[in-house]
Amino acid sequence: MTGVPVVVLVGPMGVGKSTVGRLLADRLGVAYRDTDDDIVTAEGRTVAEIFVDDGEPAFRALERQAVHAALAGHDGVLALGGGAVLDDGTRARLAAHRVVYLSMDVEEAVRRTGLNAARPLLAVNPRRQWRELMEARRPLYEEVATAVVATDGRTPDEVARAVLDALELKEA
Ligand SMILES: Nc1ncnc2c1ncn2[C@@H]1O[C@H](COP(=O)(O)OP(=O)(O)OP(=O)(O)O)[C@@H](O)[C@H]1O
Ligand SMILES: O=C(O)C1=C[C@@H](O)[C@@H](O)[C@H](O)C1
Ligand SMILES: [Mg+2]
Repeated sequence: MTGVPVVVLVGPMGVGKSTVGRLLADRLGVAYRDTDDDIVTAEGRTVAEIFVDDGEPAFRALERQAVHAALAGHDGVLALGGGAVLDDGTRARLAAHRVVYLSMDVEEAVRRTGLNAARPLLAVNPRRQWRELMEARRPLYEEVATAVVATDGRTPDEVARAVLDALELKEA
């Protein structure tokens, strides 16, 4: 499949990119794709296994390639991994796309993700790690965003509706 994504979702782990992304794809009548899934499929390993076996820089290199490929080869809804915006080249590429930053506050983040071994960046002291992570990343998410949609206190359906409204997109 070629073309550009109808919308690219960015935001931290657990903010609802996959949940909302699938709802949006359904409503728009397009396919859903997730760069974390692309990496896991290509590598035959989980994200956590790649972090443990090869380290975060190796994961980021795989992620840069996966994001590049998906931005050029997918015309549905695309969700990026939570840390994809750390890469300068990825942020530059995103300038040409319709990007929605799904946001949430730290308490909501801790509630949604909890202590989850599948999320290697939150393995110890999740609340503190969340605060630090968001202080570092919020400006990067905001830099690439065409629109920011807060997810706190909203159901996934309500978030999907807010994304469509923010982008003035119509359901299929
Ligand atoms: N608006 C919402 N309100 C409450 N819970 C939500 C909402 N959106 C998603 N969730 C829940 O939060 C958890 C994480 O959601 P999801 O997997 O969609 O996030 P994600 O952004 O794709 O995470 P990751 O970056 O790890 O892929 C799931 O249990 C999901 O059901
Ligand atoms: O925020 C992050 O740095 C990450 C988010 C996930 O989507 C995965 O890409 C991985 O767990 C790293
Ligand atoms: Mg996801």
